[in-house]
Amino acid sequence: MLKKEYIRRWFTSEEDNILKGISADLIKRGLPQISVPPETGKLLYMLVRLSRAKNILEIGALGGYSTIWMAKALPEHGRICSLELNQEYIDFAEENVRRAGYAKQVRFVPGDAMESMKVLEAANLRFDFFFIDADKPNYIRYLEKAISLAQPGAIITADNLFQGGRIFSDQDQSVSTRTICRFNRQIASDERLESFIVPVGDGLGVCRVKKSRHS
Ligand SMILES: C[S@@+](CC[C@H](N)C(=O)[O-])C[C@H]1O[C@@H](n2cnc3c(N)ncnc32)[C@H](O)[C@@H]1O
Repeated sequence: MLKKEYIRRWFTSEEDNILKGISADLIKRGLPQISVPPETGKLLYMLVRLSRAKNILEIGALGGYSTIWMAKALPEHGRICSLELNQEYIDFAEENVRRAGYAKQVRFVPGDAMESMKVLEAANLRFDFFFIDADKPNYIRYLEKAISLAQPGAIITADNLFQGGRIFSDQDQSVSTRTICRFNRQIASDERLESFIVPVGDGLGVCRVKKSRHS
């Protein structure tokens, strides 16, 4: 049995019928099948629980699959603000989040995520947990803005840091892969962060924003 199958068999039982149904519905609607896998969803759930996050900023919602995993781990007064470019995806994600019972806790913001993040910063809003999962060429810009929007000690996570294995070879010169290579070096060496890549799914980056230079 593969590692992935073993983990799914025993450790992702929180993936209920609503979550399971999202991938089938994405196919039916002809939408891309690029939600995180269940094991990454469960890891996000665990990180939200362990960090006791209450204010999550998600960048890239698609059908709300990762949104619902994180919402499951929030306390009742916790909130998720999810940024998504495509209104058709937002309509679908809102329907899923409502069916899952989290409509009061989740708000989807339409438009370009970078522009939305500038608006959130101008409004002086701060977050204690981030999930970056949108267009790869903008990952470094999203990271910088997330650090500006972070409460001290916040967690910043980011998906697809292995790029399907392409970061391990010098052959792939696409903008996405080159940006993710730079992103990975940045989180590894940035003095404002403590970071790790968890080899789950396509590689989930987990960073903690330090409270001061040393802690
Ligand atoms: C990988 S999918 C997100 C999957 C979702 N996090 C999940 O696991 O269920 C990436 C999403 O980012 C959105 N996106 C791409 N560029 C964006 C941008 N500039 N601003 C906001 N959203 C963007 C896409 O429309 C797409 O829905």
